[in-house]
Amino acid sequence: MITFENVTKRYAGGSEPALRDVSIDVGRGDFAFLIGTSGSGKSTMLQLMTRQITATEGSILVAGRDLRTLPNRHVPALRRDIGVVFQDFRLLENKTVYQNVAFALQVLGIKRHRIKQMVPEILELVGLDGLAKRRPHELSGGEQQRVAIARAMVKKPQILLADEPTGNLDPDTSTEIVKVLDRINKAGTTVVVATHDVRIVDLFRKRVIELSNGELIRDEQLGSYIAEPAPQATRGRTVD
Ligand SMILES: Nc1ncnc2c1ncn2[C@@H]1O[C@H](COP(=O)(O)OP(=O)(O)OP(=O)(O)O)[C@@H](O)[C@H]1O
Repeated sequence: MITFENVTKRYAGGSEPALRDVSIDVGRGDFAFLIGTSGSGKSTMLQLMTRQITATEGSILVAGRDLRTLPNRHVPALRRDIGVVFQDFRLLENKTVYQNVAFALQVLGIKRHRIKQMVPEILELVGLDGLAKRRPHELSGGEQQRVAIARAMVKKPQILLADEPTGNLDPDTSTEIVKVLDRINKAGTTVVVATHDVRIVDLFRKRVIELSNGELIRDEQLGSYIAEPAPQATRGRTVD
């Protein structure tokens, strides 16, 4: 679903590349945590996936499209296949929960009667039924993040990208939000979560893709935040 082949990204004016020769393959239905210290290249990877920026070298395939050759006029269709969630929720403050989610469908040109069917379904999926008439300032942080997830998912994208989705939330609320992402993943959506949150990575034990200074240093199934040391050869013992 998402393939990077020997991808290098150099920003104009940057002396070192933000990403260096990175190759990964995230399959349909995968759930991956993308980790690494600040500045290691996580946001750069997410922005490459949505074609907000382009690679300097290497190839990127997302949902069957080669982003190197994708014409600009096809970028909106690519982005319809990708939902994105951020740390700071980015909700429309003067709109209700319902309107925030409905707006994402209006801009896609979906008819009002379809929107009326789709919005309650998605609000139920993320556990927000009953709060449709509230505005963002009348919600907790966790509820606001659920609205952001609903807005990202209402167009039924194949991929959901989350950039530090629990960064503003307390531990219990963070767990609840990752449970929502996990549920969405189990229903078939490919999920990539860039995070510094050690606790959720260790709690959910998913695939861990780790960057350091723009280089891929680990890609491990059922990983923890800190790489476990490789088993050591037992010294001083002979094998019969
Ligand atoms: N628009 C830009 N122009 C120049 N350099 C940039 C730009 N965006 C990011 N960088 C640099 O690229 C490197 C990777 O940054 P990136 O934002 O991808 O890291 P990150 O892992 O997401 O960090 P954080 O966890 O702090 O969000 C950093 O050295 C950063 O300074």
